[in-house]
Amino acid sequence: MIHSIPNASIVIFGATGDLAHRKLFPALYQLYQKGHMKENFSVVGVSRKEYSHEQFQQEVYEAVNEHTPGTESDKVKKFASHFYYLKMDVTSEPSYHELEELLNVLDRDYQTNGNRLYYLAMAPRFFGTIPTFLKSEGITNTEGWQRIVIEKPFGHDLPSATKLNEEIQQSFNEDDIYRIDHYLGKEMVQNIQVIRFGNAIFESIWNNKYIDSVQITSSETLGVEDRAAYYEKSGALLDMVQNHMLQMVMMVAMEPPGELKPEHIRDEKVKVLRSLRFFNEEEVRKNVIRGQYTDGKIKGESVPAYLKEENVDPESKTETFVAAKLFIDNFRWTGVPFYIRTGKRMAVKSTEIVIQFKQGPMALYHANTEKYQPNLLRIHIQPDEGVSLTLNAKPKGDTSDLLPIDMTYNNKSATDMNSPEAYEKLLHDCLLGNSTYFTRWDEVALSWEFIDRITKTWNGTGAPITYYNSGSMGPQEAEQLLYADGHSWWEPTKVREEC
Ligand SMILES: NC(=O)C1=CN([C@@H]2O[C@H](COP(=O)(O)OP(=O)(O)OC[C@H]3O[C@@H](n4cnc5c(N)ncnc54)[C@H](OP(=O)(O)O)[C@@H]3O)[C@@H](O)[C@H]2O)C=CC1
Ligand SMILES: O=C1O[C@H](COP(=O)(O)O)[C@@H](O)[C@H](O)[C@H]1O
Repeated sequence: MIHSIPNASIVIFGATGDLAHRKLFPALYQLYQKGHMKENFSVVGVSRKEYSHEQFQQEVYEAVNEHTPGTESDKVKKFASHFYYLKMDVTSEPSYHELEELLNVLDRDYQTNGNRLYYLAMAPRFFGTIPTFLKSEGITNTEGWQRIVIEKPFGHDLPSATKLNEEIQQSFNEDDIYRIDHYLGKEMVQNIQVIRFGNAIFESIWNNKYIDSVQITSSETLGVEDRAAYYEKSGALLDMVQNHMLQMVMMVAMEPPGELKPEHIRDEKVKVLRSLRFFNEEEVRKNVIRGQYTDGKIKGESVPAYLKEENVDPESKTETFVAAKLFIDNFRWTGVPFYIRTGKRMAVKSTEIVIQFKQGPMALYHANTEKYQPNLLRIHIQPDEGVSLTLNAKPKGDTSDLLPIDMTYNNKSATDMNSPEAYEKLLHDCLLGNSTYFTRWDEVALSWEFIDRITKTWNGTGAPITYYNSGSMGPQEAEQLLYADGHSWWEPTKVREEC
């Protein structure tokens, strides 16, 4: 349900950066132009560059026009007039006094009742510093609500995440900490719950009696781009698996919540992580594959190997691909493998969840044909948004053969990849105080506990890194992981269309 956002001041730390320009300004604009944000809001952009308020407003105007289709110039100008700029180094205590002065004026002018949202669109090394100063310098001391949005990555392992969390919790209550995972803002990720719990036909068969296996693929065609400094240390495991991939696993595997309230839903999600099998070294070697892209072709264009990318160590062992077989050891899921894979420079940009159902008890129709397909429920997260169900039918005419058919619901055809839509939804929720689709601390802690075991094995006695050609769907070893179980990866729908 859409509600109007209360009057508030929003502070964006890192306002001259990429995230602010490509995602946050356009997302806020969408909320404004749809009427969810009225005129009583101000946005303060913070970073070290020299700007006047007017120059910053011009930047906001340009960013919104560049990243939002079909804008109206007057509307964008009016929107941008709510923006103010403060040149400040977030590590310098005195500059917080200037921030406070500016916010006090804006609180009065926009009648915000002291409601403040702080968005940390900054490098993670500042995630602890900013909340500490916000509190020590009295900025959070207003009559209104105070919320903080923390970008990813939230730490790089359990100890660092715990330390960071303790630091932030000195200044903000858990209820006011919004750890963002933009996959949770995606339309079809949120739709998983509705498809499952709003349809008796699915919920009654959503278990190990009827489901054979689950596959979750999130593939990208882009390489590391200009983010090698960050990516070399993170790799696909920390960049995608610890957060986005595990979030999708939780959404598919969770039990129905008692009520559609944030804590009910988050409680159920965290229970999935408690049942997730945490691997020992041998299990990591057996069930987790890491890969790195070599050169190849993406849509006909030659692209370099990861080791040849700018700022990448030519001997780097950083993985750009991960495939894994996960197990959820509870009543519902025992015996059902969850296969996940994600990587850069793959054949197609696509995120898809495939639920593969078991065969019926007797092969009445499919004993003598190769055309039989297991029933598949595909949840298309992106670029297409929708659901399709593969069934077997009889082809027209006098034949006893089978014809796999797809029943498809297409919510929206591909528009802009990586669109600000997810950020729009999540900013909206956060401004309303709804934390359902934000990550709670216990989720973060458990996900790190799981991931740390993999990192430890990879860094220790090791598991070999495998290689795949750019433009492929990953290394052979990832195929083997499934062949061994008599399975194979289902091609993402987009691959079928593009090949
Ligand atoms: N970009 C993206 O698509 C995504 C980004 N993220 C996360 O969002 C965060 C921001 O990423 P991104 O926008 O790409 O980063 P950028 O490097 O583009 O921007 C960083 C911002 O921080 C400012 N900054 C740096 N040091 C200071 C300082 N000491 N005091 C004040 N401001 C400072 C920079 O401005 P200046 O140099 O002028 O001070 C700039 O505005 C990161 O945590 C990233 O992991 C997450 C998902 C996607
Ligand atoms: O968080 C991240 O996500 C993007 C992929 O997001 P998507 O919405 O385009 O699927 C990924 O490219 C990036 O490396 C990672 O940091």
